[in-house]
Amino acid sequence: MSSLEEPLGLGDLPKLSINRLGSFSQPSAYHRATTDESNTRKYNSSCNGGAPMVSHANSHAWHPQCRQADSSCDAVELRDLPRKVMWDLPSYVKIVEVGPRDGLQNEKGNVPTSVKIQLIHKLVAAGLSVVEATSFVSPKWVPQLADAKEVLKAIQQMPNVRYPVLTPNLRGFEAAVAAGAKEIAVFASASESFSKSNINCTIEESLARYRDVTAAAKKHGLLIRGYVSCVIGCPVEGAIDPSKVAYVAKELYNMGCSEISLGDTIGVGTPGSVVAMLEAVMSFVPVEKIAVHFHDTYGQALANILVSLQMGISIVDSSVSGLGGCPYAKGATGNVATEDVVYMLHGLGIDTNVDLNKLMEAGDYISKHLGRPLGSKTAAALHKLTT
Ligand SMILES: CC(C)(COP(=O)([O-])OP(=O)([O-])OC[C@H]1O[C@@H](n2cnc3c(N)ncnc32)[C@H](O)[C@@H]1OP(=O)([O-])[O-])[C@@H](O)C(=O)NCCC(=O)NCCSC(=O)C[C@@](C)(O)CC(=O)[O-]
Repeated sequence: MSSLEEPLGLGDLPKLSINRLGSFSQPSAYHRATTDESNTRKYNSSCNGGAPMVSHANSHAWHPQCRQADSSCDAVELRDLPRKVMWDLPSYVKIVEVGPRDGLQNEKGNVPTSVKIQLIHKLVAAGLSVVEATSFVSPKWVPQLADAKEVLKAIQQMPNVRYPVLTPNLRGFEAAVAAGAKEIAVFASASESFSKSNINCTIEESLARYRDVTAAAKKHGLLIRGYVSCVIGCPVEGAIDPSKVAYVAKELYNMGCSEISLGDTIGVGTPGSVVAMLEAVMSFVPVEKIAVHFHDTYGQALANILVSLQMGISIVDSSVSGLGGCPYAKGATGNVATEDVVYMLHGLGIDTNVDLNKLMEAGDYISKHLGRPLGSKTAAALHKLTT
């Protein structure tokens, strides 16, 4: 734990409990429970009034009704509580930092290429092993990232660090490869309207385009990340049916994407809607290949991440200092701040390999450059404590 986290003394109880109780294994109990031979959900009706609950060993021992009504339930010791309540959390979460791309793409004022490069270096120095660097999209559509080639060529690519870049078509793919990309990302949408406003084509047209891009990427031996946007809601169509998300995720997975990132582009999800959406996607994509990507418009992002972890997800996208917002999703605010995600994960005893102090330095650097307050609650709170 870093020195700046220590004064608060928070997060220690879950960490101690989890360490004492041992690490958890993948795939998650949620996943096992929902993909057993009969492929049916298991319910425990004896202690929760018949409400659906995924069963696992002693899962209900913490439940107040259960403690009164069911003599088979053990009394709960305080130290066991985090594990009883937040069962089956992963021991390590891979954070995919999207600040230099998703974070900056919506910035109106020109961010100099040198600042983007410095930001990426600082994020890698903080321990992040995946930093999405930029986008090879049309500069007419996203002027802020018109310097994609310069950024990618100039960054010092470290071994064991991934620097994915967005490629909307073969033209973008070729430019990315020429600039030294080793990983690309394709981005489709679960909403027809958003697909048209974001990439000017239908969902099916985009999937056809991405089949060409992914085939070319495989020939070059590149890694491929696949995004599905509007996985909960769309600014035009409203709520999106989880089956539509599952369909697009399945198509991207089948064309060779090694990671499928599910984007709540306008940040309307709650743990309730996220569970339903993830369950639909997990029918087609293995849980270890799924990443979650939450914008924090309604302040739900950390809760949504926590419930995703409980369902077995261990890859989380986030943006330093909560930068971001999509130029084609009006009203959407930034991504969840990486500092806040790291603080929560460390408090749960989950390893990230990220140094929170160095991460906050990166957040401070870009926030100062943009002339705005720190966009992470954790960074703002720890900053107040030390000044
Ligand atoms: C897909 C296109 C290109 C179609 O754009 P278009 O206008 O339909 O296609 P076009 O072929 O007519 O191209 C328009 C112009 O762009 C050029 N062009 C064409 N392709 C490229 C390229 N690769 N690189 C550079 N230039 C390109 C092309 O040459 C032409 O220039 P002109 O001839 O008029 O001078 C356009 O709509 C586009 O670039 N869209 C990207 C928009 C974008 O980046 N949005 C933000 C992504 S965020 C997101 O999707 C959500 C996510 C992933 O973050 C997850 C979440 O938050 O939930």
